[in-house]
Amino acid sequence: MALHVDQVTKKFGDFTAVDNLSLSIEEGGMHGFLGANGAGKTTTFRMILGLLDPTEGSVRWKGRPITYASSPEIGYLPEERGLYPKMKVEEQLVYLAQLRNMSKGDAKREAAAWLERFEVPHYGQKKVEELSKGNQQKIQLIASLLHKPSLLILDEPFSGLDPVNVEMLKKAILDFQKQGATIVFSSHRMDHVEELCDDISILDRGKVVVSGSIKEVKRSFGKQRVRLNMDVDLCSLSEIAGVDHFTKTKEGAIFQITEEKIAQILLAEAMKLGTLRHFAVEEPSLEEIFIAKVGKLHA
Ligand SMILES: Nc1ncnc2c1ncn2[C@@H]1O[C@H](COP(=O)(O)OP(=O)(O)OP(=O)(O)O)[C@@H](O)[C@H]1O
Repeated sequence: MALHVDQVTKKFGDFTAVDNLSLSIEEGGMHGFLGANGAGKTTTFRMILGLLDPTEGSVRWKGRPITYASSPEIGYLPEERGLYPKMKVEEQLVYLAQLRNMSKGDAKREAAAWLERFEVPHYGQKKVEELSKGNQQKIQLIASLLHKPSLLILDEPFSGLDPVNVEMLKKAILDFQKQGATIVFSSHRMDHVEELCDDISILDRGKVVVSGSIKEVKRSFGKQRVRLNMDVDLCSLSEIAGVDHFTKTKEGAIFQITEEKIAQILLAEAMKLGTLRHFAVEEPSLEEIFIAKVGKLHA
């Protein structure tokens, strides 16, 4: 594991923002860090980056604590605006990359290539404050990865972006992972997390309540369901052992099942009733899992 967060706690006075949190991320992995507002995601990121000291516990990147000397290896896109509003975009990108040991020439060349890729080549000479929120977010992403860090931490990277720009940034982040970077990002958009991540953690009030690969998390949550679209009454199928719940839909019905093999039994029985138009075994979405885990704990 490349990133090790080991039993980290952060207290602000009497308030525990992060509570005995452990997390391990493989080199080259993409980890989704999820949680309700105030769950402790940004506080955890700030501890990983060495911007906040943990009250207890430790963080290690490739076996060593992250310090100022690690900064060429690390990229961070903060949730709050992290750029100088009055500074010109190119000047700022080059300045930040030089702080992380990149040469001026390389930084200029890379910045121009990224601005071109994000379809804003003419923004280099504009001040950051002149850009829309979404375009500022593109610049923040460029600032976080221009110096080619091996660990990239992105706090809500897609906030304020329209769907076309979300796709553009997603692709850039995936390409950056393919080049070998280890990436951790937070998002409130479960569909983005599902699409991009290998592993996830769900944080609730400072504690990890779910973690693992998306596949494992879905399997262990259970609650697979079968969707059948047929023009006959499917009510009788709800009597099959292993069917937990039955809901009629406009096109047929959805059956909550206790284990995967029940799907095959349902299929066989359904085919005896008439013509089948659609059959699918559906896994729970991350959104459902998030609401069930975090919502239930808040109830
Ligand atoms: N410097 C601080 N002093 C006191 N409390 C703080 C401080 N920083 C964060 N907190 C509190 O710690 C908790 C966790 O905050 P944090 O910003 O880490 O949450 P988050 O999961 O990133 O939330 P969001 O999704 O809303 O960005 C919140 O209750 C917040 O008010």
